[in-house]
Amino acid sequence: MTKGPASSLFQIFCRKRWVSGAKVHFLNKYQGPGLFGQSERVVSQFYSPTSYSDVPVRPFSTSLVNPDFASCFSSSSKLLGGNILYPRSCSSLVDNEEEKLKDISVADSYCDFDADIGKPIDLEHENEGNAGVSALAESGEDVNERSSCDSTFIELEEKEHGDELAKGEQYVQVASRDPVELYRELRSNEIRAKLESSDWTVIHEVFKYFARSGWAYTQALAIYIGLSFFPTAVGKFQKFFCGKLTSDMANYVVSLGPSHSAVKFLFPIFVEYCLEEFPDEIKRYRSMLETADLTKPHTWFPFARAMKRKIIYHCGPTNSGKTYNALQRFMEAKKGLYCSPLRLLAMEVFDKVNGLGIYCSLLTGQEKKHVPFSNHVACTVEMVSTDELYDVAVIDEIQMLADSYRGYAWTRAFLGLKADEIHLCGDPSVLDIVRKICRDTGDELLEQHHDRFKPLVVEAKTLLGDLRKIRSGDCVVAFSRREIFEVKLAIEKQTNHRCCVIYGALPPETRRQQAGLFNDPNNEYDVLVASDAVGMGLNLNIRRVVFNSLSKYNGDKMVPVPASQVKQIAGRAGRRGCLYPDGLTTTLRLEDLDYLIECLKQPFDDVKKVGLFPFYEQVELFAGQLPNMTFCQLLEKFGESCQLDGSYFLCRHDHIKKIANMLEKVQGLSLEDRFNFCFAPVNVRDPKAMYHLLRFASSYSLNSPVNIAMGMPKCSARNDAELLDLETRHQVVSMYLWLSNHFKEDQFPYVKKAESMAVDIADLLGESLIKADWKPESRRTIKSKTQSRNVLKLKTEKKEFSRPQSLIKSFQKRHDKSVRPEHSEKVVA
Ligand SMILES: Nc1ncnc2c1ncn2[C@@H]1O[C@H](COP(=O)(O)OP(=O)(O)OP(=O)(O)O)[C@@H](O)[C@H]1O
Repeated sequence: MTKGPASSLFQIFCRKRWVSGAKVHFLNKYQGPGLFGQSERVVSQFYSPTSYSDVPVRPFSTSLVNPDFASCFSSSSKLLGGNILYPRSCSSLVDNEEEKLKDISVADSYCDFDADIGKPIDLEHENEGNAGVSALAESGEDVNERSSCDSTFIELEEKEHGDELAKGEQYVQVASRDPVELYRELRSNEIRAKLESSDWTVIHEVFKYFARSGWAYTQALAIYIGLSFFPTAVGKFQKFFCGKLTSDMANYVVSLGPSHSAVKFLFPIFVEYCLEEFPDEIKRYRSMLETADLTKPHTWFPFARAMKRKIIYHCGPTNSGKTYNALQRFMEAKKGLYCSPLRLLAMEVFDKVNGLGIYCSLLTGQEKKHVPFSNHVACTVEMVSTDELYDVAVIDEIQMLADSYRGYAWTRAFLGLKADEIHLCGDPSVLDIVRKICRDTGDELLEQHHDRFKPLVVEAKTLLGDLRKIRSGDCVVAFSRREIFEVKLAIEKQTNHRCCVIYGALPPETRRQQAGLFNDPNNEYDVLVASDAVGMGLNLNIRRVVFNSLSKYNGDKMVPVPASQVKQIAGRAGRRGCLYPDGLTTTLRLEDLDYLIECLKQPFDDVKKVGLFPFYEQVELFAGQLPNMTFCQLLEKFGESCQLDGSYFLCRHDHIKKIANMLEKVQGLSLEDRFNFCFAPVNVRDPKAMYHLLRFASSYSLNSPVNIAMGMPKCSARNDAELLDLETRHQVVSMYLWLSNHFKEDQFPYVKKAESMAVDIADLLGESLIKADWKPESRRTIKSKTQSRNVLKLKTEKKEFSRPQSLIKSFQKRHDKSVRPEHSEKVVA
């Protein structure tokens, strides 16, 4: 047995005869959220030649008849002589821990009974609490007479009961028989047992229950019956079973009723049936699973495994000198690599290292700056080469291993880098998992723990909602673009400070320009208003981080900002060597203070899993198994089928699927082209940017040169709509540059033009931010405004748009109340 679920069961499959005779022991445990989604599957199984586990061990005792269910059979023809009646819904009668019913239904076509089998009774009607009555009515008895329940009737029932119990001893023997034998008996049975209509109904319900049994479909995976095929397989099995069944088997199944015990009884027979009936489906699913095997990712990099790498984990909070120390080793090395989470940070290191006289090239998705004679490279983590050999590599912000979208890039760099010495810089959240991975890879791990140079101090007084309390060197953090501009506007109106702005949608060049402006003490721009984008990368002269709020929109609703992010952002205050070495942090409003303190006190999360995503080659192999699927469907299927070890999760790829979906209509793209286009840096929520991506892909598919086909704005933005437009334009040229680096260069002949456009737009954005004094608007509002020619409609939309209360107004209100505590307490966090 080489692999988890697949290979061992394949062995079972290949040696079916022997295994069938000897019985199989399945012990599969599928763990994690979303059984068949992106979840990890831990599959353990072993082969036992003597028993099925999890499947009732023979001989059965009658106690295996679900005792909860037994009460429902008080009028069973088998036990008491009446018609069998049971409530339709049995889930509450079942051990829910083990038996998680999933909403899978057998294809109706397979549930139909032959006309002579008997009519299923109206179960809906049964559910109304008249089950007994309706069934009796069906059997032709006078309901009123029956319900009078006289003593003669009871005596008769008891007698029948006694007879039935004697017969029962016979049919319960079925439970102790070898399922293979039972299956053979079914196969060879020519005359199907004659059953009453109500018995057929029970059997029908048993199969319905089987088809919806989480336990059964999990177990079925062990014989490569996949989730999507499972209902069909059960349907066919039901048809086979009902067409061949012997009276003993029928009676036994009826006595069990729709219960977990019935499922466990039927399952081994189902296995035999599947192995014989669906060899092709099983083989196909097995191959598919094998190609979606993401277990043991460390074995994907044999060269790195052959090296004895030394891993140095620089572990500590922000501003503790982790990166500084790692970069010292990087610069000393003959050949070094620095992997950054952001283009911006790669640029900073590139500048810094070259400034110190060490030739260093720059490699990001958008730019390749080769410095002659350089042996050092600063790159973004996605651009890491696992082919090159290095003496020293640095992977910054290693806690991003656990990032739900981009974690796979850190995992790949960590596992695949061919470097003698690898420095990991990050907080302690991934220390344990790094230790575990190093045990798997056989690399030596050294831990260097760093402390903050100066403790971060929380100002307990807060700003009490008064932005006039903003001081030089403050960084106000807001979690939406709109909030950022509102705060900037409010500060500039209420005080003499001027604000720089940093947020994620700005190009790195503009962010650097804004950071430069803020860091320079010789100008009036002494306050920074920023989003969480400030948490990583830039060296800023921040005296105090002030949280404008501590909740943010997560795409669905407002949620508290995670503690790890609060720590990271607050930690930007007071960096060694900057104007303000003592870091302070506080909130705008008093009511947010407790949460801030709570976050700073919290220990770092202990990450249990790191991200993974398949390489193109793996997706290609997988696609070979499913030739008629669209790329988007392939990704979906891969997500469902892939197997992962307990230390890894499959990275979220909803954005990738969105692009894949959009590109579906573009003919002539190879699978590899589609895969690559899907990683293009585009905001999938920006329709303009998405439109340009579609256009680029369409031109590319026609083998014609891809045009930028986008004009340059003449001047800086005069309002928020124009600013948003500049942001989108920059995104489009940045995407063009990225594509030119990832596809055939000659199809992107306008790289130079795109580069100069990118620089110009970044400049215009910088200029625009300097003079920005307008109220921000959302993209949706702007879109609806530009699209609509109808003034009336515009007015209505304006009415519907409700802006959060203006900070200026709320300031005025608060100012009137003028509540001010006397002291300013400081709390050391
Ligand atoms: N030994 C040192 N000598 C001089 N300056 C140092 C030293 N160590 C760190 N610094 C400076 O302190 C600041 C913070 O260091 P560094 O960026 O390495 O911290 P970090 O722990 O990596 O923080 P973050 O995770 O926030 O990037 C930097 O400006 C760095 O240049």
